[in-house]
Amino acid sequence: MASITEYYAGKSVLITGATGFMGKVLVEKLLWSCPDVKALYILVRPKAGQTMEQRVSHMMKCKLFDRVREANPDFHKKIIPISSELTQPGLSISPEDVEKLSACINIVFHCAATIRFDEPLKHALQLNVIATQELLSLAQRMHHLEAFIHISTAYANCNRKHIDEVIYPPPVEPKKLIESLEWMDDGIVQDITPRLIGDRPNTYTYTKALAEYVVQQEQDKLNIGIIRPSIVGASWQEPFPGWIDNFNGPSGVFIAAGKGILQKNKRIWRKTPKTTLVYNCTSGGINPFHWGEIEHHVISSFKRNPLEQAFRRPNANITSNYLINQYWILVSHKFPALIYDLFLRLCGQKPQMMRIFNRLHKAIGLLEYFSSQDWEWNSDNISMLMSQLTPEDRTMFNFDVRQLNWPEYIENYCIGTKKYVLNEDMSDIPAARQHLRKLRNIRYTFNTLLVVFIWRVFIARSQMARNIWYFVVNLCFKFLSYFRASSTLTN
Ligand SMILES: CCCCCCCCCCCCCCCCCC(=O)SCCNC(=O)CCNC(=O)[C@H](O)C(C)(C)COP(=O)(O)OP(=O)(O)OC[C@H]1O[C@@H](n2cnc3c(N)ncnc32)[C@H](O)[C@@H]1OP(=O)(O)O
Ligand SMILES: NC(=O)C1=CN([C@@H]2O[C@H](COP(=O)(O)OP(=O)(O)OC[C@H]3O[C@@H](n4cnc5c(N)ncnc54)[C@H](OP(=O)(O)O)[C@@H]3O)[C@@H](O)[C@H]2O)C=CC1
Repeated sequence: MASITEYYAGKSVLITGATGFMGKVLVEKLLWSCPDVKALYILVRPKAGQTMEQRVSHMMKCKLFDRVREANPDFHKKIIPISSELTQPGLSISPEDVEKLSACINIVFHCAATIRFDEPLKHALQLNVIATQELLSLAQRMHHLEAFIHISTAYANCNRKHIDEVIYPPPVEPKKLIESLEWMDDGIVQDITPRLIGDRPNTYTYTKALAEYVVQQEQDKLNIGIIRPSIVGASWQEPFPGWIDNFNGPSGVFIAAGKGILQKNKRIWRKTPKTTLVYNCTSGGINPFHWGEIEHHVISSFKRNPLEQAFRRPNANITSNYLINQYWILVSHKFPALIYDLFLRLCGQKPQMMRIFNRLHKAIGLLEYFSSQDWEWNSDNISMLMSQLTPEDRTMFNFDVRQLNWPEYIENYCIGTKKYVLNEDMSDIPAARQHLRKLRNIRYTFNTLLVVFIWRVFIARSQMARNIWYFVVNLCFKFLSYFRASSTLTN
Protein backbone atom coordinates (compact mmCIF):
# COMPACT_ATOMS: atom_id res chain seq x y z
CA MET A 1 0.00 0.00 0.00
CA ALA A 2 1.31 3.47 -0.91
CA SER A 3 2.07 5.84 1.93
CA ILE A 4 0.17 9.11 2.12
CA THR A 5 3.18 11.01 0.84
CA GLU A 6 3.48 8.63 -2.12
CA TYR A 7 -0.25 8.91 -2.81
CA TYR A 8 -0.05 12.68 -3.18
CA ALA A 9 3.03 12.60 -5.43
CA GLY A 10 2.13 14.12 -8.80
CA LYS A 11 -1.44 14.88 -7.70
CA SER A 12 -3.28 18.19 -8.10
CA VAL A 13 -5.43 19.29 -5.22
CA LEU A 14 -8.23 21.88 -5.14
CA ILE A 15 -8.84 23.63 -1.82
CA THR A 16 -11.62 26.06 -0.92
CA GLY A 17 -11.24 28.24 2.18
CA ALA A 18 -7.44 28.09 1.90
CA THR A 19 -7.12 31.61 3.28
CA GLY A 20 -9.00 30.57 6.43
CA PHE A 21 -7.68 29.11 9.68
CA MET A 22 -8.00 25.42 8.79
CA GLY A 23 -7.33 25.89 5.07
CA LYS A 24 -3.95 27.51 5.68
CA VAL A 25 -2.90 24.66 7.97
CA LEU A 26 -3.96 22.12 5.33
CA VAL A 27 -1.99 23.90 2.60
CA GLU A 28 1.10 24.01 4.84
CA LYS A 29 0.83 20.35 5.83
CA LEU A 30 0.44 19.17 2.24
CA LEU A 31 3.46 21.20 1.14
CA TRP A 32 5.55 19.95 4.05
CA SER A 33 4.61 16.30 4.26
CA CYS A 34 3.83 15.69 0.59
CA PRO A 35 6.62 17.65 -1.14
CA ASP A 36 5.99 15.89 -4.44
CA VAL A 37 2.40 17.07 -4.68
CA LYS A 38 2.06 18.58 -8.15
CA ALA A 39 -0.04 21.66 -7.43
CA LEU A 40 -2.43 23.15 -4.93
CA TYR A 41 -5.19 25.10 -6.63
CA ILE A 42 -6.85 27.43 -4.15
CA LEU A 43 -10.12 29.30 -4.67
CA VAL A 44 -9.66 32.86 -3.42
CA ARG A 45 -11.69 36.05 -3.63
CA PRO A 46 -10.43 39.62 -3.46
CA LYS A 47 -11.22 41.08 -0.03
CA ALA A 48 -10.78 44.20 2.08
CA GLY A 49 -9.22 46.20 -0.75
CA GLN A 50 -6.72 43.45 -1.56
CA THR A 51 -6.58 41.62 -4.86
CA MET A 52 -6.51 37.84 -4.95
CA GLU A 53 -2.77 37.89 -5.74
CA GLN A 54 -1.99 40.27 -2.88
CA ARG A 55 -3.93 38.10 -0.44
CA VAL A 56 -2.13 34.93 -1.48
CA SER A 57 1.29 36.56 -1.36
CA HIS A 58 0.45 37.95 2.10
CA MET A 59 -0.72 34.52 3.24
CA MET A 60 2.49 32.85 2.13
CA LYS A 61 4.54 35.28 4.22
CA CYS A 62 2.74 34.06 7.33
CA LYS A 63 4.92 32.52 10.05
CA LEU A 64 2.94 29.31 9.61
CA PHE A 65 4.85 28.71 6.36
CA ASP A 66 8.34 29.27 7.87
CA ARG A 67 9.49 25.65 7.76
CA VAL A 68 8.13 25.13 4.23
CA ARG A 69 9.80 28.34 3.06
CA GLU A 70 13.09 27.24 4.60
CA ALA A 71 12.94 23.82 2.95
CA ASN A 72 11.88 25.19 -0.43
CA PRO A 73 11.99 28.96 -1.05
CA ASP A 74 10.08 28.38 -4.30
CA PHE A 75 7.15 26.66 -2.59
CA HIS A 76 4.78 29.38 -3.77
CA LYS A 77 5.09 28.03 -7.32
CA LYS A 78 3.00 25.04 -6.27
CA ILE A 79 0.15 27.27 -5.09
CA ILE A 80 -2.10 28.32 -7.94
CA PRO A 81 -4.79 30.81 -6.96
CA ILE A 82 -8.09 30.71 -8.86
CA SER A 83 -10.39 33.70 -8.55
CA SER A 84 -13.71 32.66 -7.07
CA GLU A 85 -16.55 34.18 -5.07
CA LEU A 86 -18.44 31.22 -3.68
CA THR A 87 -21.74 33.03 -3.25
CA GLN A 88 -21.98 33.76 -6.98
CA PRO A 89 -23.49 31.46 -9.62
CA GLY A 90 -20.92 28.95 -10.85
CA LEU A 91 -18.73 30.12 -7.97
CA SER A 92 -17.80 32.90 -10.43
CA ILE A 93 -14.95 30.81 -11.78
CA SER A 94 -14.00 31.77 -15.33
CA PRO A 95 -14.73 29.20 -18.08
CA GLU A 96 -10.99 28.84 -18.73
CA ASP A 97 -10.35 28.05 -15.09
CA VAL A 98 -13.23 25.56 -15.06
CA GLU A 99 -11.60 23.79 -18.00
CA LYS A 100 -8.24 23.82 -16.29
CA LEU A 101 -9.61 22.42 -13.03
CA SER A 102 -11.72 19.80 -14.81
CA ALA A 103 -8.65 18.52 -16.58
CA CYS A 104 -6.24 18.24 -13.68
CA ILE A 105 -7.77 18.01 -10.21
CA ASN A 106 -7.44 14.70 -8.35
CA ILE A 107 -8.60 15.63 -4.87
CA VAL A 108 -10.95 18.35 -3.59
CA PHE A 109 -10.95 19.70 -0.03
CA HIS A 110 -13.96 21.89 0.67
CA CYS A 111 -13.15 23.97 3.76
CA ALA A 112 -14.83 27.28 2.93
CA ALA A 113 -17.85 28.19 5.01
CA THR A 114 -19.27 30.92 7.13
CA ILE A 115 -18.66 29.86 10.71
CA ARG A 116 -20.39 32.85 12.35
CA PHE A 117 -23.05 31.86 14.84
CA ASP A 118 -25.14 34.95 14.07
CA GLU A 119 -25.10 34.68 10.27
CA PRO A 120 -28.46 35.52 8.63
CA LEU A 121 -29.99 32.29 7.33
CA LYS A 122 -30.01 33.34 3.68
CA HIS A 123 -26.30 34.03 3.63
CA ALA A 124 -25.41 30.89 5.62
CA LEU A 125 -27.52 28.85 3.20
CA GLN A 126 -25.91 30.51 0.20
CA LEU A 127 -22.37 29.81 1.34
CA ASN A 128 -22.63 26.59 3.31
CA VAL A 129 -25.21 24.78 1.17
CA ILE A 130 -25.64 26.32 -2.30
CA ALA A 131 -21.90 26.86 -2.80
CA THR A 132 -21.32 23.24 -1.74
CA GLN A 133 -23.83 22.14 -4.40
CA GLU A 134 -22.04 24.24 -6.98
CA LEU A 135 -18.69 22.76 -6.00
CA LEU A 136 -20.11 19.24 -6.26
CA SER A 137 -21.31 20.03 -9.80
CA LEU A 138 -17.84 21.28 -10.65
CA ALA A 139 -16.33 18.14 -9.09
CA GLN A 140 -18.43 15.98 -11.38
CA ARG A 141 -16.80 17.61 -14.35
CA MET A 142 -13.33 16.68 -13.10
CA HIS A 143 -12.08 13.79 -15.20
CA HIS A 144 -9.48 12.52 -12.75
CA LEU A 145 -11.17 13.17 -9.44
CA GLU A 146 -10.40 10.52 -6.82
CA ALA A 147 -11.87 12.02 -3.65
CA PHE A 148 -14.10 14.87 -2.54
CA ILE A 149 -13.41 15.79 1.09
CA HIS A 150 -16.01 17.96 2.75
CA ILE A 151 -15.21 19.68 6.05
CA SER A 152 -18.27 19.68 8.24
CA THR A 153 -18.52 20.07 12.01
CA ALA A 154 -19.08 17.63 14.88
CA TYR A 155 -21.94 19.96 15.89
CA ALA A 156 -23.89 19.65 12.62
CA ASN A 157 -26.15 17.25 14.51
CA CYS A 158 -25.90 18.90 17.91
CA ASN A 159 -29.64 18.41 18.39
CA ARG A 160 -28.75 14.75 19.11
CA LYS A 161 -26.93 13.57 22.20
CA HIS A 162 -25.27 10.56 20.59
CA ILE A 163 -23.75 11.17 17.18
CA ASP A 164 -22.66 8.32 14.93
CA GLU A 165 -20.50 8.57 11.86
CA VAL A 166 -23.49 8.62 9.56
CA ILE A 167 -25.45 11.29 7.71
CA TYR A 168 -28.71 11.93 9.50
CA PRO A 169 -31.87 12.90 7.64
CA PRO A 170 -31.83 16.67 7.05
CA PRO A 171 -34.15 18.94 9.05
CA VAL A 172 -35.71 19.98 5.75
CA GLU A 173 -35.21 19.10 2.09
CA PRO A 174 -32.50 21.66 1.11
CA LYS A 175 -33.91 22.15 -2.39
CA LYS A 176 -37.32 23.13 -1.02
CA LEU A 177 -35.81 25.51 1.51
CA ILE A 178 -33.65 27.18 -1.13
CA GLU A 179 -36.66 27.64 -3.40
CA SER A 180 -38.87 29.09 -0.70
CA LEU A 181 -36.26 31.49 0.72
CA GLU A 182 -35.56 32.81 -2.76
CA TRP A 183 -38.72 34.94 -2.89
CA MET A 184 -38.77 35.99 0.78
CA ASP A 185 -37.32 39.29 1.84
CA ASP A 186 -34.71 39.35 4.59
CA GLY A 187 -37.18 40.50 7.26
CA ILE A 188 -39.46 37.50 6.77
CA VAL A 189 -36.52 35.12 6.71
CA GLN A 190 -35.27 36.60 9.98
CA ASP A 191 -38.71 36.15 11.55
CA ILE A 192 -39.02 32.49 10.60
CA THR A 193 -35.41 31.51 11.25
CA PRO A 194 -35.98 30.32 14.86
CA ARG A 195 -38.86 28.10 13.67
CA LEU A 196 -36.75 26.68 10.86
CA ILE A 197 -33.61 25.93 12.86
CA GLY A 198 -35.76 24.33 15.57
CA ASP A 199 -33.67 22.62 18.22
CA ARG A 200 -30.35 23.71 16.74
CA PRO A 201 -28.74 26.80 18.30
CA ASN A 202 -27.83 28.74 15.17
CA THR A 203 -27.88 28.96 11.38
CA TYR A 204 -24.30 27.64 11.26
CA THR A 205 -25.02 24.16 12.62
CA TYR A 206 -28.32 24.06 10.70
CA THR A 207 -26.77 24.82 7.31
CA LYS A 208 -23.81 22.52 7.98
CA ALA A 209 -26.30 19.67 8.53
CA LEU A 210 -28.02 20.52 5.23
CA ALA A 211 -24.64 20.63 3.49
CA GLU A 212 -23.79 17.10 4.66
CA TYR A 213 -27.01 15.84 3.10
CA VAL A 214 -26.31 17.70 -0.13
CA VAL A 215 -22.85 16.10 -0.28
CA GLN A 216 -24.29 12.66 0.43
CA GLN A 217 -26.65 13.00 -2.54
CA GLU A 218 -23.64 12.71 -4.83
CA GLN A 219 -22.27 9.55 -3.26
CA ASP A 220 -23.05 7.43 -6.32
CA LYS A 221 -20.93 9.67 -8.49
CA LEU A 222 -18.03 10.67 -6.22
CA ASN A 223 -15.83 9.19 -3.54
CA ILE A 224 -16.78 11.27 -0.57
CA GLY A 225 -15.24 11.83 2.83
CA ILE A 226 -16.94 14.02 5.41
CA ILE A 227 -14.70 15.27 8.22
CA ARG A 228 -16.38 16.53 11.37
CA PRO A 229 -13.96 18.32 13.70
CA SER A 230 -15.34 19.47 17.04
CA ILE A 231 -13.56 22.55 18.39
CA VAL A 232 -10.33 23.38 16.64
CA GLY A 233 -7.88 25.33 18.75
CA ALA A 234 -4.22 26.20 18.36
CA SER A 235 -1.89 23.71 16.64
CA TRP A 236 -0.76 20.82 18.80
CA GLN A 237 2.72 20.07 17.37
CA GLU A 238 2.94 21.19 13.77
CA PRO A 239 4.34 23.26 12.22
CA PHE A 240 5.06 24.47 15.77
CA PRO A 241 2.96 24.28 18.93
CA GLY A 242 0.40 26.98 19.60
CA TRP A 243 -0.26 28.49 16.18
CA ILE A 244 -3.62 30.25 16.05
CA ASP A 245 -4.76 33.38 14.21
CA ASN A 246 -8.33 34.12 15.31
CA PHE A 247 -10.76 34.67 18.16
CA ASN A 248 -13.09 31.80 17.21
CA GLY A 249 -14.25 28.96 19.44
CA PRO A 250 -12.77 29.25 22.93
CA SER A 251 -9.80 31.43 21.87
CA GLY A 252 -11.60 34.75 22.43
CA VAL A 253 -12.74 33.58 25.89
CA PHE A 254 -9.18 32.51 26.79
CA ILE A 255 -7.87 35.93 25.75
CA ALA A 256 -10.62 37.69 27.68
CA ALA A 257 -9.68 35.66 30.78
CA GLY A 258 -5.99 36.46 30.27
CA LYS A 259 -6.70 40.16 29.94
CA GLY A 260 -8.71 40.00 33.14
CA ILE A 261 -11.97 41.03 31.50
CA LEU A 262 -13.67 37.70 32.20
CA GLN A 263 -14.04 37.39 35.94
CA LYS A 264 -16.99 35.07 36.27
CA ASN A 265 -18.58 32.84 33.70
CA LYS A 266 -21.55 30.52 33.42
CA ARG A 267 -20.97 26.90 34.21
CA ILE A 268 -19.28 25.09 31.43
CA TRP A 269 -18.98 21.36 31.22
CA ARG A 270 -16.79 18.82 29.52
CA LYS A 271 -17.36 18.52 25.91
CA THR A 272 -16.37 15.93 25.85
CA PRO A 273 -18.49 0.95 5.08
CA LYS A 274 -20.13 3.09 3.06
CA THR A 275 -19.77 5.09 -0.09
CA THR A 276 -19.62 8.19 2.02
CA LEU A 277 -17.19 7.94 4.92
CA VAL A 278 -17.86 10.20 7.86
CA TYR A 279 -15.17 10.90 10.46
CA ASN A 280 -16.06 12.39 13.83
CA CYS A 281 -12.83 14.13 14.87
CA THR A 282 -13.37 14.62 18.57
CA SER A 283 -11.29 14.03 21.68
CA GLY A 284 -13.90 13.85 24.47
CA GLY A 285 -14.37 10.06 24.26
CA ILE A 286 -10.68 9.08 24.19
CA ASN A 287 -8.81 11.83 26.00
CA PRO A 288 -11.39 13.84 27.92
CA PHE A 289 -10.60 17.18 29.47
CA HIS A 290 -13.19 19.17 31.39
CA TRP A 291 -13.91 22.85 30.87
CA GLY A 292 -13.17 23.37 34.58
CA GLU A 293 -9.68 21.92 34.10
CA ILE A 294 -9.21 24.03 30.99
CA GLU A 295 -10.13 27.11 33.01
CA HIS A 296 -7.57 26.24 35.67
CA HIS A 297 -4.77 25.75 33.15
CA VAL A 298 -5.69 28.84 31.11
CA ILE A 299 -5.59 31.05 34.18
CA SER A 300 -2.35 29.64 35.55
CA SER A 301 -0.76 29.82 32.11
CA PHE A 302 -1.71 33.49 31.73
CA LYS A 303 -0.36 34.17 35.22
CA ARG A 304 2.99 32.71 34.14
CA ASN A 305 2.90 34.36 30.72
CA PRO A 306 0.71 37.45 31.18
CA LEU A 307 -0.84 39.41 28.36
CA GLU A 308 0.16 43.04 28.03
CA GLN A 309 -1.89 45.79 29.63
CA ALA A 310 -4.32 43.44 31.37
CA PHE A 311 -7.41 45.14 32.73
CA ARG A 312 -7.30 42.92 35.82
CA ARG A 313 -5.49 39.79 36.96
CA PRO A 314 -6.43 36.68 34.91
CA ASN A 315 -9.52 35.02 36.33
CA ALA A 316 -12.66 33.19 35.19
CA ASN A 317 -14.46 31.50 38.06
CA ILE A 318 -17.25 29.23 36.94
CA THR A 319 -20.72 29.30 38.42
CA SER A 320 -23.90 27.53 37.37
CA ASN A 321 -26.22 29.78 39.35
CA TYR A 322 -28.07 32.30 37.18
CA LEU A 323 -28.49 34.91 39.93
CA ILE A 324 -24.89 34.66 41.10
CA ASN A 325 -23.80 34.94 37.49
CA GLN A 326 -25.91 38.08 36.95
CA TYR A 327 -24.53 39.52 40.20
CA TRP A 328 -20.94 38.99 39.07
CA ILE A 329 -21.64 40.43 35.63
CA LEU A 330 -22.87 43.58 37.34
CA VAL A 331 -20.22 43.81 40.06
CA SER A 332 -17.30 42.38 38.20
CA HIS A 333 -17.92 43.48 34.60
CA LYS A 334 -20.34 46.37 34.24
CA PHE A 335 -19.42 48.39 37.31
CA PRO A 336 -15.62 48.37 36.72
CA ALA A 337 -16.21 48.96 33.00
CA LEU A 338 -18.32 52.04 33.79
CA ILE A 339 -15.68 53.41 36.14
CA TYR A 340 -12.90 52.73 33.65
CA ASP A 341 -14.84 54.38 30.82
CA LEU A 342 -15.49 57.37 33.07
CA PHE A 343 -11.76 57.55 33.75
CA LEU A 344 -11.03 57.40 30.00
CA ARG A 345 -13.54 60.19 29.37
CA LEU A 346 -11.92 62.32 32.05
CA CYS A 347 -8.56 61.75 30.35
CA GLY A 348 -10.09 62.92 27.08
CA GLN A 349 -10.05 59.42 25.56
CA LYS A 350 -12.81 57.41 23.90
CA PRO A 351 -14.65 55.05 26.29
CA GLN A 352 -14.22 51.42 25.19
CA MET A 353 -14.57 49.00 28.11
CA MET A 354 -18.36 48.78 28.08
CA ARG A 355 -18.29 48.06 24.33
CA ILE A 356 -15.73 45.28 24.86
CA PHE A 357 -17.80 43.73 27.66
CA ASN A 358 -20.98 43.87 25.57
CA ARG A 359 -19.21 42.11 22.72
CA LEU A 360 -17.81 39.54 25.12
CA HIS A 361 -21.24 38.84 26.64
CA LYS A 362 -22.71 38.41 23.17
CA ALA A 363 -19.95 35.94 22.24
CA ILE A 364 -20.28 34.02 25.51
CA GLY A 365 -24.04 33.87 25.04
CA LEU A 366 -23.58 32.34 21.59
CA LEU A 367 -20.97 29.84 22.84
CA GLU A 368 -22.92 28.83 25.91
CA TYR A 369 -25.01 26.23 24.12
CA PHE A 370 -21.82 24.34 23.28
CA SER A 371 -20.05 24.81 26.59
CA SER A 372 -22.96 23.82 28.82
CA GLN A 373 -23.85 20.43 27.35
CA ASP A 374 -22.38 17.01 26.76
CA TRP A 375 -22.34 15.01 23.56
CA GLU A 376 -21.15 11.53 22.78
CA TRP A 377 -19.53 11.01 19.42
CA ASN A 378 -18.78 7.62 17.96
CA SER A 379 -15.34 7.68 16.35
CA ASP A 380 -14.93 4.14 14.99
CA ASN A 381 -13.98 5.39 11.53
CA ILE A 382 -11.20 7.50 13.00
CA SER A 383 -9.87 4.44 14.85
CA MET A 384 -10.16 2.38 11.67
CA LEU A 385 -8.27 5.04 9.72
CA MET A 386 -5.55 5.12 12.33
CA SER A 387 -5.17 1.34 12.27
CA GLN A 388 -4.76 1.39 8.50
CA LEU A 389 -1.83 3.80 8.51
CA THR A 390 1.73 2.61 8.15
CA PRO A 391 3.92 3.32 11.22
CA GLU A 392 5.68 6.08 9.24
CA ASP A 393 2.38 7.73 8.30
CA ARG A 394 1.19 7.46 11.87
CA THR A 395 4.18 9.57 12.89
CA MET A 396 4.07 11.96 9.97
CA PHE A 397 0.28 12.51 10.09
CA ASN A 398 -0.24 12.04 13.80
CA PHE A 399 -3.86 12.57 14.80
CA ASP A 400 -3.85 10.26 17.82
CA VAL A 401 -5.22 12.62 20.46
CA ARG A 402 -4.58 10.03 23.18
CA GLN A 403 -0.99 11.29 23.08
CA LEU A 404 -2.06 14.85 23.70
CA ASN A 405 -0.90 16.26 27.03
CA TRP A 406 -3.66 18.77 27.81
CA PRO A 407 -1.85 21.04 30.30
CA GLU A 408 1.10 21.39 27.91
CA TYR A 409 -1.29 21.96 24.99
CA ILE A 410 -3.21 24.67 26.86
CA GLU A 411 0.03 26.40 27.84
CA ASN A 412 1.13 26.51 24.19
CA TYR A 413 -2.37 27.59 23.14
CA CYS A 414 -2.32 30.57 25.54
CA ILE A 415 1.18 31.56 24.47
CA GLY A 416 0.00 31.19 20.86
CA THR A 417 -2.90 33.64 21.40
CA LYS A 418 -0.41 36.10 22.89
CA LYS A 419 2.12 35.77 20.09
CA TYR A 420 0.05 35.20 16.98
CA VAL A 421 -3.42 36.63 17.67
CA LEU A 422 -2.46 39.66 19.76
CA ASN A 423 1.02 40.01 18.24
CA GLU A 424 2.57 40.56 21.65
CA ASP A 425 6.27 40.05 22.22
CA MET A 426 7.46 37.40 24.69
CA SER A 427 10.27 39.75 25.78
CA ASP A 428 7.61 41.99 27.37
CA ILE A 429 6.64 39.30 29.88
CA PRO A 430 8.62 40.78 32.84
CA ALA A 431 6.86 44.12 32.33
CA ALA A 432 3.48 42.36 32.04
CA ARG A 433 4.19 40.46 35.28
CA GLN A 434 5.09 43.73 36.97
CA HIS A 435 1.79 45.14 35.71
CA LEU A 436 -0.08 42.15 37.26
CA ARG A 437 1.68 42.76 40.59
CA LYS A 438 0.60 46.39 40.42
CA LEU A 439 -3.00 45.28 39.74
CA ARG A 440 -2.83 42.89 42.71
CA ASN A 441 -1.61 45.69 45.00
CA ILE A 442 -4.33 48.01 43.74
CA ARG A 443 -6.90 45.31 44.46
CA TYR A 444 -5.60 44.67 47.99
CA THR A 445 -5.55 48.40 48.75
CA PHE A 446 -9.01 48.91 47.29
CA ASN A 447 -10.45 45.93 49.22
CA THR A 448 -8.87 47.09 52.48
CA LEU A 449 -10.19 50.62 52.04
CA LEU A 450 -13.62 49.24 51.18
CA VAL A 451 -13.73 47.08 54.32
CA VAL A 452 -12.59 50.00 56.51
CA PHE A 453 -15.17 52.29 54.93
CA ILE A 454 -18.04 49.80 55.36
CA TRP A 455 -16.98 49.16 58.94
CA ARG A 456 -16.84 52.88 59.72
CA VAL A 457 -20.37 53.30 58.34
CA PHE A 458 -21.56 50.36 60.47
CA ILE A 459 -19.93 51.66 63.63
CA ALA A 460 -21.43 55.08 63.13
CA ARG A 461 -24.94 53.63 62.73
CA SER A 462 -25.23 50.53 64.86
CA GLN A 463 -24.74 50.05 68.61
CA MET A 464 -24.27 46.31 68.06
CA ALA A 465 -21.43 46.95 65.57
CA ARG A 466 -19.79 49.30 68.11
CA ASN A 467 -20.08 46.63 70.84
CA ILE A 468 -18.52 44.01 68.61
CA TRP A 469 -15.75 46.44 67.67
CA TYR A 470 -14.96 47.26 71.35
CA PHE A 471 -15.05 43.57 72.19
CA VAL A 472 -12.57 42.72 69.41
CA VAL A 473 -10.26 45.64 70.29
CA ASN A 474 -10.40 44.64 73.95
CA LEU A 475 -9.57 41.06 73.09
CA CYS A 476 -6.59 42.18 71.03
CA PHE A 477 -5.27 44.32 73.90
CA LYS A 478 -5.66 41.43 76.34
CA PHE A 479 -3.86 39.12 74.00
CA LEU A 480 -1.04 41.64 73.53
CA SER A 481 -0.66 42.20 77.29
CA TYR A 482 -0.62 38.42 77.88
CA PHE A 483 1.99 38.00 75.17
CA ARG A 484 4.17 40.79 76.63
CA ALA A 485 3.86 39.41 80.16
CA SER A 486 4.76 35.87 79.13
CA SER A 487 7.76 37.04 77.06
CA THR A 488 9.04 39.11 80.06
CA LEU A 489 8.76 36.01 82.33
CA THR A 490 10.72 33.83 79.91
CA ASN A 491 13.52 36.43 79.73
C1 LIG B 1 -10.79 30.66 30.94
C2 LIG B 1 -12.08 30.20 30.45
C3 LIG B 1 -12.12 28.78 30.15
C4 LIG B 1 -13.39 28.26 29.70
C5 LIG B 1 -13.66 28.63 28.30
C6 LIG B 1 -14.95 28.15 27.82
C7 LIG B 1 -15.23 28.65 26.47
C8 LIG B 1 -16.33 27.93 25.87
C9 LIG B 1 -16.18 27.94 24.42
C10 LIG B 1 -17.00 26.92 23.78
C11 LIG B 1 -16.68 26.93 22.35
C12 LIG B 1 -17.61 26.13 21.60
C13 LIG B 1 -17.43 26.38 20.18
C14 LIG B 1 -18.26 25.46 19.38
C15 LIG B 1 -17.58 25.37 18.10
C16 LIG B 1 -18.30 24.73 17.04
C17 LIG B 1 -17.18 24.43 16.14
C18 LIG B 1 -17.37 24.83 14.76
O1 LIG B 1 -17.90 24.03 14.10
S1 LIG B 1 -16.87 26.32 13.90
C19 LIG B 1 -16.01 27.47 14.72
C20 LIG B 1 -16.81 28.20 15.65
N1 LIG B 1 -17.23 29.48 15.17
C21 LIG B 1 -17.00 30.48 15.95
O2 LIG B 1 -16.38 30.35 16.97
C22 LIG B 1 -17.52 31.80 15.49
C23 LIG B 1 -18.08 32.52 16.65
N2 LIG B 1 -18.03 33.95 16.41
C24 LIG B 1 -19.06 34.64 15.94
O3 LIG B 1 -20.08 34.10 15.57
C25 LIG B 1 -18.89 36.15 15.91
O4 LIG B 1 -17.53 36.51 15.99
C26 LIG B 1 -19.65 36.82 17.09
C27 LIG B 1 -21.13 36.74 16.82
C28 LIG B 1 -19.28 36.17 18.42
C29 LIG B 1 -19.22 38.29 17.23
O5 LIG B 1 -19.59 38.99 16.13
P1 LIG B 1 -19.29 40.59 16.01
O6 LIG B 1 -19.61 41.25 17.30
O7 LIG B 1 -19.95 41.05 14.78
O8 LIG B 1 -17.73 40.64 15.88
P2 LIG B 1 -16.81 40.09 14.65
O9 LIG B 1 -16.72 38.62 14.69
O10 LIG B 1 -17.22 40.73 13.35
O11 LIG B 1 -15.43 40.69 15.11
C30 LIG B 1 -15.20 42.11 15.13
C31 LIG B 1 -13.74 42.34 15.52
O12 LIG B 1 -13.51 41.93 16.87
C32 LIG B 1 -12.52 40.96 16.94
N3 LIG B 1 -12.92 40.01 17.98
C33 LIG B 1 -13.81 39.01 17.87
N4 LIG B 1 -13.91 38.35 19.04
C34 LIG B 1 -13.05 38.99 19.90
C35 LIG B 1 -12.70 38.80 21.25
N5 LIG B 1 -13.23 37.81 21.97
N6 LIG B 1 -11.79 39.63 21.81
C36 LIG B 1 -11.25 40.63 21.11
N7 LIG B 1 -11.55 40.87 19.82
C37 LIG B 1 -12.43 40.05 19.22
C38 LIG B 1 -12.46 40.33 15.55
O13 LIG B 1 -11.20 39.79 15.27
C39 LIG B 1 -12.79 41.52 14.67
O14 LIG B 1 -11.65 42.31 14.49
P3 LIG B 1 -11.39 43.00 13.05
O15 LIG B 1 -11.38 41.90 12.02
O16 LIG B 1 -12.55 43.94 12.85
O17 LIG B 1 -10.06 43.68 13.23
N1 LIG C 1 -12.56 26.46 13.37
C1 LIG C 1 -13.20 25.51 13.99
O1 LIG C 1 -13.16 25.37 15.22
C2 LIG C 1 -13.98 24.52 13.20
C3 LIG C 1 -14.17 24.64 11.84
N2 LIG C 1 -14.91 23.70 11.17
C4 LIG C 1 -15.12 23.77 9.73
O2 LIG C 1 -13.86 23.95 9.10
C5 LIG C 1 -14.00 24.75 7.94
C6 LIG C 1 -13.00 25.87 7.99
O3 LIG C 1 -13.22 26.65 9.16
P1 LIG C 1 -12.22 27.82 9.56
O4 LIG C 1 -10.98 27.68 8.78
O5 LIG C 1 -12.16 27.85 11.01
O6 LIG C 1 -13.02 29.09 9.04
P2 LIG C 1 -12.47 30.51 8.58
O7 LIG C 1 -13.56 31.47 8.81
O8 LIG C 1 -11.14 30.77 9.16
O9 LIG C 1 -12.26 30.34 7.02
C7 LIG C 1 -13.33 30.35 6.13
C8 LIG C 1 -12.80 30.28 4.71
O10 LIG C 1 -13.90 30.31 3.81
C9 LIG C 1 -13.67 31.32 2.85
N3 LIG C 1 -14.89 31.98 2.40
C10 LIG C 1 -15.89 32.43 3.16
N4 LIG C 1 -16.80 33.03 2.39
C11 LIG C 1 -16.36 32.95 1.11
C12 LIG C 1 -16.85 33.37 -0.14
N5 LIG C 1 -18.02 34.00 -0.23
N6 LIG C 1 -16.15 33.11 -1.26
C13 LIG C 1 -14.95 32.49 -1.16
N7 LIG C 1 -14.42 32.04 -0.02
C14 LIG C 1 -15.12 32.28 1.11
C15 LIG C 1 -12.86 32.36 3.60
O11 LIG C 1 -12.24 33.17 2.65
P3 LIG C 1 -11.88 34.70 2.97
O12 LIG C 1 -10.54 34.64 3.59
O13 LIG C 1 -11.90 35.32 1.63
O14 LIG C 1 -12.94 35.23 3.88
C16 LIG C 1 -11.90 31.47 4.36
O15 LIG C 1 -10.86 31.06 3.53
C17 LIG C 1 -15.45 25.21 7.91
O16 LIG C 1 -16.14 24.41 6.99
C18 LIG C 1 -15.95 24.98 9.32
O17 LIG C 1 -17.31 24.67 9.31
C19 LIG C 1 -15.46 22.64 11.82
C20 LIG C 1 -15.32 22.50 13.15
C21 LIG C 1 -14.55 23.40 13.95
